[in-house]
Amino acid sequence: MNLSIAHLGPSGNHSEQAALFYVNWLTKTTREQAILCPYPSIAQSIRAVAEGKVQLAVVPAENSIEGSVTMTMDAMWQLDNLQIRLALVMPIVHVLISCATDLGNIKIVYSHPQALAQCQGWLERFLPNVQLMATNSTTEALERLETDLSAAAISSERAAQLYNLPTLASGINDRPENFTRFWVVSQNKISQNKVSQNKNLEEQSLISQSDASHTSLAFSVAANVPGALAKTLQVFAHLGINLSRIESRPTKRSLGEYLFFIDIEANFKEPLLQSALTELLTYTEVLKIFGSYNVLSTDVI
Ligand SMILES: O=C(O)C(=O)Cc1ccccc1
Repeated sequence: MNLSIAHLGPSGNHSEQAALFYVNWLTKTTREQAILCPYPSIAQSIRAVAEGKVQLAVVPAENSIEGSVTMTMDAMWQLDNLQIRLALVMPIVHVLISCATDLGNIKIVYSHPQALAQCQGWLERFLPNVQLMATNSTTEALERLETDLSAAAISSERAAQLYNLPTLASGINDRPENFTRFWVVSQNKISQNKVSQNKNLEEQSLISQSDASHTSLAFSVAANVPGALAKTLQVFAHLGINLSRIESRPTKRSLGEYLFFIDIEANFKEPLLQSALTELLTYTEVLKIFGSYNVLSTDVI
């Protein structure tokens, strides 16, 4: 049976490109076949996995310039039964697509907020007076460009070709070194990854792949306790465990209360990390472990 893989639509965007890389890699390494299922938002792609409508989702998690993709972090926290299977690191090159004859005729530029942010220097320099309009995806506005000659979209060269639209400027991201990390997300087979104080960590070890290099987790700490975050970080520092990312997000319960997302350079099954997580439980309110996984560069696929 074919695997079904959700991603942000419409067709031609970076998430679909990452999903295609994943499918190629999967077919090469396991001969498994897959079909792609576009969804209108990142959150809906992830929810489709949690609800069992598809087996996997490929979603952007973090960009080297703009940081975490908040919609992905929020959905991973809110839904209970998700696991990261693999991370894919993909270079991102933005182009300006428009049917306008020159830049001077453009009045509005559409794109995903991450793409608008990654090109803000270029936009300020070459299109300082245009309106910037956020869309769910870099490809969402492409269909209206043929009829609106004063509109442009920031998307990819692949999208321009797919929609048969002209590229007015290429490589418009402010930094040439622009990478996005995507996560391949599945259901967590043990169906519960929210670790509460009385849950056994042993149970959690089922979600680890034995050769995986990274582990991701998120936790909340009790509100208004001095040093609460410092204590959690000291657990890793004392055991010499390297963290590769830490991000905070509001809990959305009250102003000034945060969740923390952490990536760790270790496998969940390593005894040292098991000790760290056991200790971490004593300092956290809710701890969610998203599993251990490998990181693949799309250059090698
Ligand atoms: O809209 C897209 O193309 C996406 O896949 C989201 C996104 C936007 C910008 C950089 C990376 C991913």
